This record gives sequence, structure tokens and C-alpha cells, in this order.
Amino acid sequence: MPRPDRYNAAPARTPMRAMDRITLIRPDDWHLHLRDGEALATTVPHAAARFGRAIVMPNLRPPVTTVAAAEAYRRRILAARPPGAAFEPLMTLYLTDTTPPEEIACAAASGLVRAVKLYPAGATTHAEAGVTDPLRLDPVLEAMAAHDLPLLVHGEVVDPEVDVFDREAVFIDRVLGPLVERHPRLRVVLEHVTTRHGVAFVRAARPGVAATITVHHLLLNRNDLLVGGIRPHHYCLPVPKREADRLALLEAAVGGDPRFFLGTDSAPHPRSAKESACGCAGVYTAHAAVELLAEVFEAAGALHRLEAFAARHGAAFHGLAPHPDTITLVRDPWPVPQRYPFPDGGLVPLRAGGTVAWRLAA
Ligand SMILES: NC(=O)N[C@@H](CC(=O)O)C(=O)O
Ligand SMILES: [Zn+2]
Ligand SMILES: [Zn+2]
Repeated sequence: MPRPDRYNAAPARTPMRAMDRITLIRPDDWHLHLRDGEALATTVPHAAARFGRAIVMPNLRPPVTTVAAAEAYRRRILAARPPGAAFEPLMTLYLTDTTPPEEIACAAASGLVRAVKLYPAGATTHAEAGVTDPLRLDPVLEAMAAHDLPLLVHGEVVDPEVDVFDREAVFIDRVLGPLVERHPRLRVVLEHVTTRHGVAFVRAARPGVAATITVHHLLLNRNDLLVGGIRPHHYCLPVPKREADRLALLEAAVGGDPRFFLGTDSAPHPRSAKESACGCAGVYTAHAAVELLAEVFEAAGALHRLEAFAARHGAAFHGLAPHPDTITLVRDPWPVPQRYPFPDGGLVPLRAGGTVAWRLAA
């Protein structure tokens, strides 16, 4: 039976005279998983083709908990850049229960580590080493505020009593709201916001609080994950929510509010780990992130806001100038491959086997 396909086919071209070519400041990705080793041969070229800079998440095994480990990881990423690519990885530290405040000072002094990531222990992929009690982090958060190093938060509680669809909202009420008030100078990003509640929290918060929004959470709701059969390649954390939540994210993304910016959370897993009785969380979008985002913005009648969301707001929050380069997208539909090379059996990208309406001009 045909499905209404906002996620596996490009929308039909509008009969009105539409723009066929857009040039914008080269976007940045403020939340990206590149993984390590052989995976970098696929993930780094995809990111580097579209993005000027990216916040690289530290949830490797073992996690990137020290500045020395972040610098070594950065060198491996740079070694995987295609010739001529200027892509700049902005590194992060993985907070644990025992991160010493001195490591924060060292991170700030490095200039290469740009932020610190809080994973509640067990909340998501490779979060086993994460934080068990955010209250005990206060000395480290003080150090971050003092050095103006932002805190990036995976905002979900892990309490088994809490329904998986409520975990972001409960985290905001129990943990994030109080944390933001206890540390009034700390800059905080609610990563991959997925709910109306999260959008409202950021809008009402003090200055210095922002959120990233992913491309897949703008495209998918929970029906796209669960109706007509379970779709493991749409499974990620936080799990996609109701249509009303997707619409709240869309309104935040296209609305021009600088507290909301692009963080793709492109998170590759081998096909075998996704198509499994206990599948991993993560959607891979780095192969077409800006192109898919252009579809989303165009469908919302907001292509003129794409540059602000993808290339201006995040840089401003992170204290950087917009990227000096530009990219051009052309309306020229292209087929998405079924697989990309990846260790352990290849990687299935979002919209595998479908088409994307916009193409990145060479
Ligand atoms: N988002 C996901 O579903 N997965 C991410 C982890 C994360 O960002 O929570 C991953 O590293 O696979
Ligand atoms: Zn996360
Ligand atoms: Zn992530």
C-alpha cells in the first residue's frame, strides 16, 4: 500500500515558480557522531562536503574523557578529510562522575575542545560511562562557567518508571531546569530537542540556553517509526514523538529564533546492529543533511530561513563568526544509495533507495 512519504521520497515539485538554486553560508553541524577507525572514511567526507565545522560527539568506546584523547581523536578525523577539504572538527569531552575540574581548565586552554557533553548514565548509545548524579557535577559545572565552556546535554532521564516518550520532559523538569538556575552563567544546549515541552523550555529560559534540532526529528514522528511495521532505521534517541511535537520543532527551526540551530545527530550504526532483535538507536543523515533540511524548509515555505538555522545561529551561540565559505544547492533530484561502506556490513542512510530533491553543487 502506498505510504504518504515525507521520509522516503522527495515532495512533488510545487506548480508555482519555485527557486531552483540556493547559495548560502556554509552550514555547521553542532551535533555529529563520526565514530572512529574505518568508519571515518565514510562519515568524514560526508560531513566535510556540507559542513564547515562540526561539534564531534565523544561517545566512543572508550569515551573521550580527556583533552589528550580529544586531541588524538581530532588528528584521526583530520587524517580522514578528503584532499582540499577545510572541515574543522570541534572537539568535546565526555563527562563522567569523576571528571576533575582541572580537566576543564585544560580543555579551555587547548582551544580544540569547544564543549563538554553530559550523558545521563545509560541514556543512549555508549552512555554507560555517563553521569549517575548530575548534582554531584556542580564543581565541574562551576569550572565550565568560569571558562565559558558550554555544556551540551542529552536530556533524558533513565528512571525505569518513566515512559520512554516522557523522558525528555521529565529530565527538563527534574534536572535541566534546576541545573540552569544553579549555574546562571553556564551556557547550556539541550541537544536534539524532540518535544513541544523542550521548545517551550528553551523559549522561556534565561539567556545562554539553546537547543539543537536534528533533520530526522523535523521529518519523522512516531508513526513513521511504528505504523505499518517497525522501521529500525528511524529509531533514535530521544525517540521521535507525536506530530504536534514535530510541528513545534519545525516552528522553532523556521521561526528565526537564534536559540534554535542545526545539530544533525547523524549517528551511524552497522546495518546488522540496526536490523536486529535489539536494535541500536541512531539515524544516519550526514550523506544528505543540508539537502533534506532544504526540503523541510521549502515545504514550510521558509527557504529564506535556512541559512539562519543552519549557518548563523549555532556559530553565534558558540562565539564564532559565520563560516567564510558558501555552498550551493540545486533542485536536481538524486537517488540515495541503499548502503554506504561501513565496518560490519555497511550503513543504511536515511531515505535509502529513495530520492532527495536538492543536490549539493560541486
Ligand atoms: N541519537 C541516537 O539515537 N544515538 C546517538 C547517541 C545520542 O546522541 O544520544 C549515537 O551515538 O548513536
Ligand atoms: Zn543524545
Ligand atoms: Zn547524538
